[in-house]
Amino acid sequence: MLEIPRVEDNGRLGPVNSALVPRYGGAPTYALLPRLDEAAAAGVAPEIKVVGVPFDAGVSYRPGARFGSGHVRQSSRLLRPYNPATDTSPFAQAQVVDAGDMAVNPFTIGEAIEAIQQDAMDLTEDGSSLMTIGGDHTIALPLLRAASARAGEPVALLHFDAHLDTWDTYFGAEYTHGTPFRRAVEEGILDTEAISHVGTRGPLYGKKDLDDDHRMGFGIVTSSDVFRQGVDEIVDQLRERIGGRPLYISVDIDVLDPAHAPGTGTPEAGGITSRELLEILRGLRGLDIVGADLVEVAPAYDHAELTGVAASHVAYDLISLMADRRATRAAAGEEPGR
Ligand SMILES: N=C(N)NCCCC(=O)O
Ligand SMILES: [Zn+2]
Ligand SMILES: [Zn+2]
Repeated sequence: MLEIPRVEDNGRLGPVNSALVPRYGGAPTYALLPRLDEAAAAGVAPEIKVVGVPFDAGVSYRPGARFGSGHVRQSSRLLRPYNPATDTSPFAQAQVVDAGDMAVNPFTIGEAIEAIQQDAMDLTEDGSSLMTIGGDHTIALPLLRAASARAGEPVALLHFDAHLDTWDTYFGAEYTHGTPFRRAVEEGILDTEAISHVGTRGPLYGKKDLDDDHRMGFGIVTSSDVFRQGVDEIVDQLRERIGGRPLYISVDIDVLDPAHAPGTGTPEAGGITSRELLEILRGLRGLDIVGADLVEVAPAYDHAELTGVAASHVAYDLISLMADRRATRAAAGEEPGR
């Protein structure tokens, strides 16, 4: 076995040292971080786990998001340890590891959902936070179940997406990528005082879609709102609504305009830019983020890793937020968890 030199900072095992080893070779873990078993062998305890969910049996249009986690990992090789946008070093503030992919049933959606929920519970047993890489948006439901179980209360939700994903059924099916957030509201796992969609746009089935969504408690910041009001104003509104609640962030990569993220299954014109999305995320610093997912990357429709690179950077800024939050809590002598 070759000895692989890694960046070590603050007692934590970081990415492969790309000043010594070509970053385009070797196994593509997320950001070239150590695998869970490598961290365990080195005797360091994981604090944030990146985990993939290769599942796309819930899609209503183009398939292929089952390959999303692999594509995001491959497109994450160029990420570096220091995040100048927030002046943070996420991999030094928290031990981040790649926990691999969940083994989910591609034929039985119900079984896959149960397995994702159980795996999410198992992976967070030690107090770790999850950064999940999908997979289609169906997977947000079991991830939210696990997040609210761990938080011990319903969680606030920030949902970045072109779509509402609060529809009821497709072909009679209740568990699909267009329905996770309606199910989550029905199950009582969301704090409906603080749930918002950001970046929505595109044609709907009817005005009732919006009425139902509003009745469930969702606030909406559309893609045009981001354009017309600007990032800072939007960030202020979102922070005000969320306050100190435990917050789950779900990012569907199709929130970005297809020019920024063509590699996805249900593209809609008129989306926000990757710069706008990253800036909104950076504005959420200090909020009590209990977990996040990044879904709907479908590499078959990608070009030149545009979508993969955007997705890997979104995950990097989400990890930066979670790592910073954990470090701030630890410094204040509070429980490091979530
Ligand atoms: N979650 C995503 N990406 N798309 C949902 C689209 C549902 C529909 O086809 O109406
Ligand atoms: Zn979605
Ligand atoms: Zn979507």
